[in-house]
Amino acid sequence: MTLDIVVLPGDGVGPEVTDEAVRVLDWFVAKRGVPLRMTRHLFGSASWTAQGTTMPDETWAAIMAADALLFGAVGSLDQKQIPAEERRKGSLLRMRKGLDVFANLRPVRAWPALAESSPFKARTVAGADLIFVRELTAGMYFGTPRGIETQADGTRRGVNTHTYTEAEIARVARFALGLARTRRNHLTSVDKANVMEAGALWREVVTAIHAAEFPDVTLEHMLADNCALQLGRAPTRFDVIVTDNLFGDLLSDCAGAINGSLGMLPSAALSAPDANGRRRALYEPIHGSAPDIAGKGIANPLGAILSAALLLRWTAQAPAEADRLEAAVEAALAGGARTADIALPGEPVLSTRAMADAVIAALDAAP
Ligand SMILES: NC(=O)c1ccc[n+]([C@@H]2O[C@H](COP(=O)([O-])OP(=O)(O)OC[C@H]3O[C@@H](n4cnc5c(N)ncnc54)[C@H](O)[C@@H]3O)[C@@H](O)[C@H]2O)c1
Ligand SMILES: CC(C)[C@H](C(=O)O)[C@@H](O)C(=O)O
Ligand SMILES: [Mg+2]
Repeated sequence: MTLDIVVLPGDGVGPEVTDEAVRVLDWFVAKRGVPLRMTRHLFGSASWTAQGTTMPDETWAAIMAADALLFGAVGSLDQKQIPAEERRKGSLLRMRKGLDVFANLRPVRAWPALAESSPFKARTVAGADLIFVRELTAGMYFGTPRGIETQADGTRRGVNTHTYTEAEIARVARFALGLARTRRNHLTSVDKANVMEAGALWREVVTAIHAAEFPDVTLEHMLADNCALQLGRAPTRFDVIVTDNLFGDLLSDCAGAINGSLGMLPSAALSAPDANGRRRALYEPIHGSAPDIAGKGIANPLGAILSAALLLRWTAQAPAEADRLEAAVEAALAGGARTADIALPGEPVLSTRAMADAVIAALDAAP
């Protein structure tokens, strides 16, 4: 069965890095027979300019029907000119919620070839291999009430609500505990149980599910502020980290420093499996539209390419092909391929396209 992959390049560096991820996936279709059909669709600022809507009906229908989305980035400097209602219609949050992709995997590896690109000492990051399971469809991003309201004295108040139900915590906890079993059997659950009610409930529910269903996994609890510190101080102590939507956003960017650039980090957002065992999925690099470097052809495409590896693993269910792609990225880096964000002073720098060429050359060269 051919898998339908909806490609949403988006804004800024989104199209630049997504083009390269698609080129790499085309290699797997042509050379390894992976059954993917990729179609590009317009949304966001580009579609606002072209069609006066951030989410054409045709794009939304394709998103809801797809086997997976391959997403670039959102965020353009002129977004404020788009009415709020239209911005919401074409937003990434609407897609995440609409697809119910609650489990957001954000793997972080210290690539040996990049040890010197890290702002941390090589001996601190060597061997780091961790994965976030960020809850993606609830919490502070979606809680109500929300909005900006005018108070009795005429001044305004911004409101967001941090809320989690037991069911929302339980499903992401089960996912993370199950994932830990396939790795080094260690889960760190991160919250602010000391100050937030939703955090206290988070800790209670994770503890109960662990005790009842996954007692073989080692579970530790950690406060979110301490986790931010430990990611820089001792990243090798982590295996799987489960946390809420807002902390997961912040802490995964903290972990981006392990390799020295956000451009290296991929992600997969997954729903619960349906009756046929298939999960809806949204793959994207964790970085944004990077307006400071957009349009120059210098963005690092490896976060997008490694997101394609996650697509091979989770949607195409081709783990050997995913391993092959990750090994090709490792070989390209070991061979000295560097975009500007990960190059040391004096090292030759590749364009976005040339970095993807180096990965494809490594794929061609592998046995
Ligand atoms: N998932 C997403 O689409 C997503 C994620 C984060 C931010 N955003 C949006 O992107 C816009 C810019 O936000 P920001 O600047 O805070 O975050 P950003 O992730 O776009 O950039 C942060 C820093 O990382 C660098 N960087 C990011 N991607 C890179 C790559 N592939 N190669 C090399 N360097 C890279 C940028 O140059 C910048 O210095 C905002 O509108 C924000 O809302 C979107
Ligand atoms: C663009 C933004 C909504 C998004 C988030 O905050 O979830 C981004 O920062 C991310 O990490 O995917
Ligand atoms: Mg983020």
